[in-house]
Amino acid sequence: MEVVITETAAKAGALGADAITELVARQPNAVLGLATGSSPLAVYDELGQRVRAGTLSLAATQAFMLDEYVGLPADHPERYRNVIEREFVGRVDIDSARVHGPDGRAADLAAAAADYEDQIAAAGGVDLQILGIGTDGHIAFNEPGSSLASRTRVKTLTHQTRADNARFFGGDIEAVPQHCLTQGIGTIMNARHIMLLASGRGKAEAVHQLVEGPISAMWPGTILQMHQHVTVLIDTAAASRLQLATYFTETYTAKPCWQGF
Ligand SMILES: N[C@@H]1[C@@H](O)[C@H](O)[C@@H](COP(=O)(O)O)O[C@@H]1O
Repeated sequence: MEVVITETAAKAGALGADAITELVARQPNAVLGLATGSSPLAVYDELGQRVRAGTLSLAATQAFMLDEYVGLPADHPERYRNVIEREFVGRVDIDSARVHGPDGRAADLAAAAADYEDQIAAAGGVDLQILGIGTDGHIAFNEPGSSLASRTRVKTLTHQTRADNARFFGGDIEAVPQHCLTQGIGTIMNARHIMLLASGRGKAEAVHQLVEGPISAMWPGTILQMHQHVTVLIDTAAASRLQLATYFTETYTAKPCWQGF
């Protein structure tokens, strides 16, 4: 696990965009994994700037979303499909049809989950997965207690996650759906490179557990310690509880330029 501590979330976002730019340069048809939430926005913003400047094209890539609320109307602005259309598709040059997500409006959610696993496998798997982390350590919508080997399925959101996400629903926790379809932890672990972003003091405990805690379903993100290629991009506030912060900074400062992402 490589941990990079930056002064600002914007700087972390630029590094995230560098990793994607580097990947797409050697593999224009790369498969990207997209997260929602505020953490990846700096990456999407930076990617948009590069596409507009003509230094990057994502037109040949495909993308798979991590998760989706169950039951939101098709045109609801907080439906993750619509969030990704707005925050990612709307900023870069990828065709909407090349972006896939789990169908949270399907009549048969279990079948939709299995179908989504098949779609990811048929695309050859995810090359680079962008991830955020919840304050309770969830990744995608895999809440504490999730099987560390899980695949895409229906989950029930915790009160904490619904309270955290209420800010996107006019502050009304009751407006936040109780259920979601989410890639499982096993699904996420199949991605070849995982890049997790977090910022702010509110994420400091989750980041501490993620990087330094024991692997446990109580902090689902901790399973990433078992992945061979993880990059954690965090600002100083999110890094404030890391015992190894100084070491991570020294390591990054001394990183050989040939090492890449
Ligand atoms: N399902 C998403 C997660 O994928 C995201 O990582 C988390 C943190 O969001 P934020 O980045 O806004 O803090 O929120 C949601 O619950």
